[in-house]
Amino acid sequence: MILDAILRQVSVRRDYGALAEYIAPLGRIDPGKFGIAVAMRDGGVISVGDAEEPFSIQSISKVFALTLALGKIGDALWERVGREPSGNRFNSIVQLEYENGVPRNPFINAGAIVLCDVLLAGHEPKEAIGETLRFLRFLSDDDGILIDSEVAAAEKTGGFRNFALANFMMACGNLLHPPELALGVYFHQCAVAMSCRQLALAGRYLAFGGVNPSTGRSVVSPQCARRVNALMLTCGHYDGSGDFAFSVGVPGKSGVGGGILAIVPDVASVAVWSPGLNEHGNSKFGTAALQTLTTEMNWSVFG
Ligand SMILES: NC(=O)CC[C@H](N)C(=O)O
Repeated sequence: MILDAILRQVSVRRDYGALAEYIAPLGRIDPGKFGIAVAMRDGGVISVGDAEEPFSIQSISKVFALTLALGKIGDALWERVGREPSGNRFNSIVQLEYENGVPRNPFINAGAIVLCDVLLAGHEPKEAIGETLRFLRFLSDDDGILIDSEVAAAEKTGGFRNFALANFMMACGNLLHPPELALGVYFHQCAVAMSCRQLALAGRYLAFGGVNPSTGRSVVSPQCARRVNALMLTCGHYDGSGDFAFSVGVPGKSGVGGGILAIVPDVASVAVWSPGLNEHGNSKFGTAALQTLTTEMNWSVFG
């Protein structure tokens, strides 16, 4: 089977890439970990490797935060966040000043901090975090999904760039709550721990037109799912997004924990985890594994 071949391919390699050491607990993960899970329409999940082991989903959480924020304020979101690739690193500060505190897209850190500010409306920070966690548990049909409090604490201690981004956006009037509250939500959502299996299940509504294929129930409108996929394709891998579209050919969202959620429209939701990152902060072996999978299965959205 193709997943076994992928596992064999990566298990002989040692050029893992770099761990995200700026978040201390992520710097201590075994770089040899590798898992991949494919969730199909019928609810079946095929997986190999460390696919049951929870890892820090980090920026993959931005996909779910975007879905929730669109559900709350709809198109008004686009007055506060753009929809263009940034061409910069995920935590870049320079572009934000040129563009008056309006982040390029919802998947860079600044954009996701705005999403958290939206999710805070009418809520205490704890409730906003709880809402995201409940959404993930509902999507995966798994109440075992938790936040890794050590990772959340490390994000806060070392989050100087994120504080800078949030403070600057506050100065521009693009945050409606104190920066530390929006960041509290942001750090906790990045620190959610999920396995490849849980993540692949959670992504199914994006693969199947906004519907959870197991229950037949609508999660979001088909238009919302289509738009989230479009942003994943164009912006989901920061300034490596063009290369991901070129080599893998499906919408995807990476996180510095080494995970990638990839959506094959009408076919499957795929999650892969390998903690070593390439120069753009995206999982090195995760990208290679997805490239093999989409090529062998003929799953590229580009035909
Ligand atoms: N790309 C990522 O996964 C970055 C998320 C990380 N929590 C940060 O704020 O830097």
